[in-house]
This record gives sequence, structure tokens and C-alpha cells, in this order.
Amino acid sequence: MTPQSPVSFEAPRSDDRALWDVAFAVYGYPALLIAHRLKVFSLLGEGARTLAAICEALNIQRRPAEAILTAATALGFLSLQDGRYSLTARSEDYLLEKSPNYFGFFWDMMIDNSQVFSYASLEEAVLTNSPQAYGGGDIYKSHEEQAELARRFTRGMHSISLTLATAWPGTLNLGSHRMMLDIGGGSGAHSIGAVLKLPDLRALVLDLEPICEVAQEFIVRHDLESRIRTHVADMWNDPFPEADLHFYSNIYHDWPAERGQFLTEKSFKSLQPGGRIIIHDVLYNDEKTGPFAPAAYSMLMMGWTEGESYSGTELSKMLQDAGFDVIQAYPAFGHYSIVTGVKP
Ligand SMILES: C[S@@+](CC[C@H](N)C(=O)[O-])C[C@H]1O[C@@H](n2cnc3c(N)ncnc32)[C@H](O)[C@@H]1O
Repeated sequence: MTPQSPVSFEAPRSDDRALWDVAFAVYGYPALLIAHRLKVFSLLGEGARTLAAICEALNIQRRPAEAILTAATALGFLSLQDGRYSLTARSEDYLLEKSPNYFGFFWDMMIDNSQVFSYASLEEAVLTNSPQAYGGGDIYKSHEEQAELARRFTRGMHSISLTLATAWPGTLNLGSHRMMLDIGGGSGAHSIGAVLKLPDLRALVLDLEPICEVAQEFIVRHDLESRIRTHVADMWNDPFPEADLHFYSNIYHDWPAERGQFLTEKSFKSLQPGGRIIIHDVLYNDEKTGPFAPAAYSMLMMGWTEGESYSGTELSKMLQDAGFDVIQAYPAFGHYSIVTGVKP
């Protein structure tokens, strides 16, 4: 027998929590989606409950109930005091359907399409560089053909966008603008937020036909028919109607950079001097070292579209190359920012 050199056995330079956290995220976050689907939050919206009362109401046993309730508590969505679980301010604001900031329709969209975030599907998307949602291809073509899919998607987007629209209209002085073109405007959530903040502004939600039908319902629900209209059009092929403020939310990250450049140039040509463009998105930092949210958004887009997250510098360069001036970036709500420029 030849003598073997001893196996080196040294402590690593950091502990292994970050490795565990990757695995734990796969389990921890679905606990919240399951709690949402089991209607834990609406149950606790009626009042604090003990574990036993929650088990009885949901018809599940102690072990699974405690696992999802503890995950929700650890992540700040529930609190536990004197043996009773109750909602935190965060879950009251975002997880009760009656709240204007209700996030639940977006979570529903994730759950209804949960195969898109399965390991197998994401691996396929990475290896083939092609989206997997709805069986592959352009999700927006599927929405044009299937009104119910369009409705669910648009409701999901509305669920996140109405809250976002409380912030960006106040980040810079937009008081001189009169007509906002909300390109790929979806439910019209951003138009609703903008006209409510800016009394002299009107808005036009430009989107595909089934989406405009849904947007119209939201506009009526907010009693804003006199200030917001819908405009059925294909943003790639149809001309843009007249406006002095072009707004794109969650659009650039849906597409490859050259499509973003195309839209930027199309806006530049369509706007008059003094006209403004605003791009509202989740942005990488300039070094593209993070933050985690836009990196995760790129993975989300891997499953759904041909797009990816961009940095403020990349979007600013698109604006600059198209001819825009006074280019600035501002933080907006939560993970979101805006990049804006003016046509000289
Ligand atoms: C991710 S959603 C963003 C919706 C909205 N801007 C928001 O932030 O809530 C993308 C939107 O782009 C629209 N869209 C996709 N392709 C389009 C096209 N060719 N012409 C017009 N709108 C389009 C979709 O229908 C959808 O409403």
C-alpha cells in the first residue's frame, strides 16, 4: 500500500448560511404563496386567531399550519403575540383584497404559472435562451388570442402597478405636461396614478385590444373616463397618437435592448420639442453587481419574455443615442426607478 497524503480539513473563510439561504428560499417563499392561496391573510383580517383556530378554519393539521405561519411571521407578514397570530401593517396593506395596494393578484399569476419557476423550466429557459410561459413564444400574442389569459395577466400587473403609481408622478415636476401616452399601459394603473397626482394631465393608455378592454373597466372603476382614454394599437407597427409625455412602465425589461432602442427612437420622433420620455423599471446599479431584485427580475423575464433588466446607465445611453437631453434617473417606489429625458 502506498502512503496517502492526509486530506486537508480546514474551516472555510465564511460560514455556510448563504448556501443554506439559497435552498431555504426555494422553500420559504412558497410558504407565503400557499398561505395566500389558503386565505390565511383574509382569515386573520377578520381578527387574531390561535394556531388551533387557524387549523380548524383552514382544515389543515398543526404541523403544516405552523410551518407556513412561522415562515410568514419570520418574513414579517404575521405577528404572534399571546398565542394568537395577527396581520402586520405590511400584510394589511398588501395582502387583503379590499386594500388598494393589494399584491395578491400578482402572486396569483405566479401561482397559476408556477411551472415557469420550476427548476426544470428555468433550466430549459437558460439553456435555450427562450421563454417558457404558456408553452413558449411571445406571451403578448397569446394574450391577443386568449382574452381570459390577457385579463388575468393585466389584473396581476394592476395589482403591483397601482401602488407603484403613487410614487413616480411626484419624483419630478411634471406640471407643464398635458397628455401622457402610457405605452403598453396594461390596466392603466400608471395613468390613473398620474392623473390623480397631476390635475392638468390627461392620459391615453395604448395597448392591444383585449388589454384595452380591461383597462377601460379600471378607468370606469376609478371614475376617470373624462381624463383617461384607451387607444388600441400595436406599439411596434402603429403610429403614436399626439402626446407630450411618453411613459413606459415594465416595458423595456420585456424586450432585448435593440427593441428598447427602437421604442426610444420612435418616441423621440413622435414627441415635439419639450416633450418628455419616462422609463419606469427595476434597474441594475451601474457596475451591474446588483442589487438582487433586478437580477431576480432578469430570471423572471427568462421564463416569460425575451427581455432582461437594464442599468440606469444603459437606459440613459439609449435616450442619449436617440437625441434626448437633460437625462436623469430618480429612485421611485420600492425596487423601482425612473430614467427620463427631454426632447431638445
Ligand atoms: C409587463 S406589462 C406592463 C403593463 C403596464 N405598463 C404596467 O406597468 O402595469 C407589458 C404590457 O405591454 C403590452 N404590449 C405588449 N406588446 C405590445 C404591443 N405590440 N403593442 C402594445 N402593447 C403591447 C402588453 O399587452 C402589456 O400590457
